[in-house]
Amino acid sequence: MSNAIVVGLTGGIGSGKSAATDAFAQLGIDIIDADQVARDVVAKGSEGLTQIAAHFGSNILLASGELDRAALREHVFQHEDEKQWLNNLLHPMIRARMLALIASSTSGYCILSVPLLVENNMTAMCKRVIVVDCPESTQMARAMTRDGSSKQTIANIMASQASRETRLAAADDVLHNTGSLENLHKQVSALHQHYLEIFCLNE
Ligand SMILES: CC(C)(COP(=O)(O)OP(=O)(O)OC[C@H]1O[C@@H](n2cnc3c(N)ncnc32)[C@H](O)[C@@H]1O)[C@@H](O)C(=O)NCCC(=O)NCCS
Ligand SMILES: Nc1ncnc2c1ncn2[C@@H]1O[C@H](COP(=O)(O)OP(=O)(O)OP(=O)(O)O)[C@@H](O)[C@H]1O
Repeated sequence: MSNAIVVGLTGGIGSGKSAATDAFAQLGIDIIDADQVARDVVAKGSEGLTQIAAHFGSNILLASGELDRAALREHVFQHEDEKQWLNNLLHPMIRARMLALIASSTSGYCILSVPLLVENNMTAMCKRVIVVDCPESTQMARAMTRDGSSKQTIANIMASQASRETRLAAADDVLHNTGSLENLHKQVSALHQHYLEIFCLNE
């Protein structure tokens, strides 16, 4: 088991988790990103992708043989039982790979970025929990611009995640992502200094 100090980071879809983790990465902190790990476990040739193709049919694959993520997103967030099936398949795989990545982290502390950190009871493994927060209307606007998904699909994704209130109740630290990206970076730098102090780390 690793001695890494784990700082959990979460936030709803489009809240700015990646923007925040980019800022921590620039400060030399190792980032373990559940969304990235979720892509790795369904890479071409993986056990995860084989099972998905067997369950949903080969129509869920692109001509290249890779997963058609947009098609799967539209499908699972319209069909609750299919989303549950996918979660049951992928979440144990994602969790195992994240634990291995934590064990190999070499920075003073590492950031574990997980959209469903609160929902999946992963806060217990974290020394601190950061919530990236903004109003739901801002999440919706950012997610729609970025993903090109329908408003209904984004609304379904948001409905399948913890409410803003529930997530904030689990926070030790909050990054308020309502201003500019520069402002977010300033908040991250201040939090990083705070962590170096409370975790007794030398830079
Ligand atoms: C359905 C998939 C293929 C859609 O892929 P796509 O590239 O469009 O989205 P991406 O993976 O980048 O996720 C975007 C955001 O959607 C939200 N989201 C994704 N999966 C879920 C889920 N199962 N439940 C709730 N929200 C989710 C998160 O906020 C995430 O940051 C993909 O999200 C997936 O495989 N999801 C199941 C695995 C999972 O739960 N991932 C979340 C991290 S644990
Ligand atoms: N403060 C900000 N000002 C302007 N745009 C921002 C800000 N924060 C994030 N964005 C933009 O909003 C979009 C969503 O941000 P980001 O990808 O960081 O969110 P996320 O929480 O990682 O989302 P997801 O859960 O969907 O993976 C991105 O296109 C990003 O560039």
